[in-house]
Amino acid sequence: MSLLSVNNLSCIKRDRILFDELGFVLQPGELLHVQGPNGAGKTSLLRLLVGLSQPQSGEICWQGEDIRQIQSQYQRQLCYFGHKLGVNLALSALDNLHFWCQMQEIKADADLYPLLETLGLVGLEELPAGQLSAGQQRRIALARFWLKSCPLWVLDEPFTALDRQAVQMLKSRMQAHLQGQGIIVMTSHQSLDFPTPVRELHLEYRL
Ligand SMILES: Nc1ncnc2c1ncn2[C@@H]1O[C@H](COP(=O)(O)OP(=O)(O)OP(=O)(O)O)[C@@H](O)[C@H]1O
Repeated sequence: MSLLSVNNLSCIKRDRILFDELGFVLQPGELLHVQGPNGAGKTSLLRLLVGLSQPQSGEICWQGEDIRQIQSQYQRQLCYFGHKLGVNLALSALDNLHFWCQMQEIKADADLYPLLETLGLVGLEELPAGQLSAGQQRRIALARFWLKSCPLWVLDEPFTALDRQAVQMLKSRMQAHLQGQGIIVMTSHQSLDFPTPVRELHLEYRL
């Protein structure tokens, strides 16, 4: 059985049909790269996939079950990185990670410093996130892909504002996830040079 299947999905925003009759199936170990021009509906699709909004028609199924029927169970299976980072700018990196783990009911390691080191945030961990750079704030949000063990990763433009080293670090992490039979749905305006095959979904800008 496929892990994630999308059937006959349609999305309308302000009377404009972004897409309709959209369908695809993802198996363990697959990466789907959603592409298209600005405004085509990529973010809208990702938000549907993680249950943050509802389609006009169609269904999204996880292991054969409609995600609307298994909401909390489904949320435990996925990790989402969207345009809104979900980082509290008044809190430090460390407090943000602890708070996020609590919210997700994840038992974080008492010592988060190895992760902070991986993310290049050592020395900055006590500063309010609002005093960090855009790329550093995004690194805090990306920590969730090290903290939460779950099969489905959904990432919206994850490489934006990251330096080359951070892009490489994230790509390695994603590659390991795929090798571990995880699945990834992501948008990126850049081409992805992954060693494993990447599936592509092109959304057109429809008038
Ligand atoms: N909450 C909303 N209310 C009304 N219209 C919206 C809303 N969210 C998105 N839209 C519209 O839906 C269209 C698709 O937006 P979306 O963010 O999905 O595009 P995108 O393909 O991700 O674009 P980009 O490459 O710029 O990130 C846009 O025209 C946008 O104006």
